[in-house]
Amino acid sequence: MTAPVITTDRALAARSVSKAFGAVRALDDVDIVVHPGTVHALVGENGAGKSTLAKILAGIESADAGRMTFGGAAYAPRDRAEGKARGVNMVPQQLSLVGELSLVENFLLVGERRIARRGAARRLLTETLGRAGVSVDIDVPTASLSQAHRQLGEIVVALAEGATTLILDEPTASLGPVEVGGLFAHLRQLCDLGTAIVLITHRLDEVRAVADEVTVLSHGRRVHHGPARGLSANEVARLMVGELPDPAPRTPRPRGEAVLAAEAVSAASDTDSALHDVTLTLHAGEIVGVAGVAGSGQNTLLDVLSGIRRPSSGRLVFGDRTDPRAVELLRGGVAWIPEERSEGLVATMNLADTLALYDAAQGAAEPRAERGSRRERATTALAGFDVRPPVPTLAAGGLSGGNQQKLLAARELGRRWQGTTDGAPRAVLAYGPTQGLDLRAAQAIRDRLVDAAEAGAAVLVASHDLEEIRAIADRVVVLFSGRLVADLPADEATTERVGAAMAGLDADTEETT
Ligand SMILES: Nc1ncnc2c1ncn2[C@@H]1O[C@H](COP(=O)(O)OP(=O)(O)OP(=O)(O)O)[C@@H](O)[C@H]1O
Repeated sequence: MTAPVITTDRALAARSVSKAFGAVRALDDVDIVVHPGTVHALVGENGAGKSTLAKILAGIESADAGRMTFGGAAYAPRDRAEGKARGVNMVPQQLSLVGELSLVENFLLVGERRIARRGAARRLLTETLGRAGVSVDIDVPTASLSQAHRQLGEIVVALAEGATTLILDEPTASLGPVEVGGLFAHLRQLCDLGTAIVLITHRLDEVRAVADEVTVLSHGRRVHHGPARGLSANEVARLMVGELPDPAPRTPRPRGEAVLAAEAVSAASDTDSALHDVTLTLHAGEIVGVAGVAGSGQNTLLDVLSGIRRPSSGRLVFGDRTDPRAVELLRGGVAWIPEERSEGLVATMNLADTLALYDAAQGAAEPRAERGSRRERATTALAGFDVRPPVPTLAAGGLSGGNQQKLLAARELGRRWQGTTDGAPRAVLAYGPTQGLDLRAAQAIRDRLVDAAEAGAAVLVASHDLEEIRAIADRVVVLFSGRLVADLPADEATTERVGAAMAGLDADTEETT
């Protein structure tokens, strides 16, 4: 890391900022000063107020109280366009690219610089991509790009728009280590050129790897601010979420019967690698981790296993059924946590209705004895998964990103599945189930996944975070370009072996030569 150039002349400062949403006090008298040429990490537990503060800086939300200055002069953007005009741009958690349009077309659509010609837009984007050291296809509809490439594309568009203060709201939540490394290298380059970066993240290693300064929020208040250098991972963790409980102890689980299997499956995808001849059996009581760099076919695999996508050859077997439809899998107790949480949630639907969404699809009437008020049951479920605020009438879109992720987990892992004997899911398919969660919440979800396996579910967890997979998986399989290239018991799934397989190298051959 090069020494940051800290100057105050172009600093973006917010003083005594407060913001409430109804009864929720999202920010309470918060200060932040973002200096050019530095990365300022903004951290804190889910719902602490990070995104709200970021949106106020970018002009997307307005504060109820407080004032902002930019380069010493008053800064009070009335909307996002005014923020952008001052060079302050935010890449939100939920990406805003129009899926039908390419990156070039998206850039033409939002470009505040009024770049009207496709050729000029292409050149600027290509140049920015080159500097970022990433290759993203800028001419295909962005919906056909992987989540990681859409994320990088959105950052590149903001940079090409001329952002000098770039606010990134959890940019790495869905990126793998290689992409994170590339992104950070570019962020440091931008800093050297004087760009100010606000980085919202839950990953402590990132704070230590890339940040110059850290601001910690808790319950809408600033509880710490200072240099990142010298802070230990434990100190940052403690500041963010207090003392962490130990993970639930792992008890050895016998591997049970086959629950769900892809047999010699090939399947196409518009947004991810196609699958080629993939055979994978999920057994009761077992947690299978699926590793792979972004876009290696993990989404296609989850789509096939959840019945959303029909294989072009091969078959899906669920118990005694072959090629079941998605609704049969749902009724049979297959829980599904997709990579992109917006696929599993409806922003305008309230929390109680979100939790009860599957009841109609289950097709079975609720037993009278269990028919409590939907609202009461929702309150209990929300509290059980620590969704904040646990208000059943709130719209899902009003929750912070991490709390939306908890809501999704509450619906999938916390409901009583009516098609199963004891109400527990028979299979759980989860892609990045802890993305966007603070350390405590992430651990709680991992414990829930282990609980599900202990109750007899076949659990599949796909993630770009190898440590996450290694923390809970009994077996690790690796996808590379849509092929299953490794299948290893947990104790043999070393970082070296899994990493080599993720990169398409044959680890066994490497070891013997
Ligand atoms: N549009 C909104 N309507 C109602 N409440 C909101 C809205 N936006 C934010 N909130 C509330 O404000 C609080 C702070 O939310 P914010 O999104 O800023 O948290 P965060 O620190 O970014 O969390 P996360 O890490 O989960 O993304 C939360 O309680 C959230 O529910």
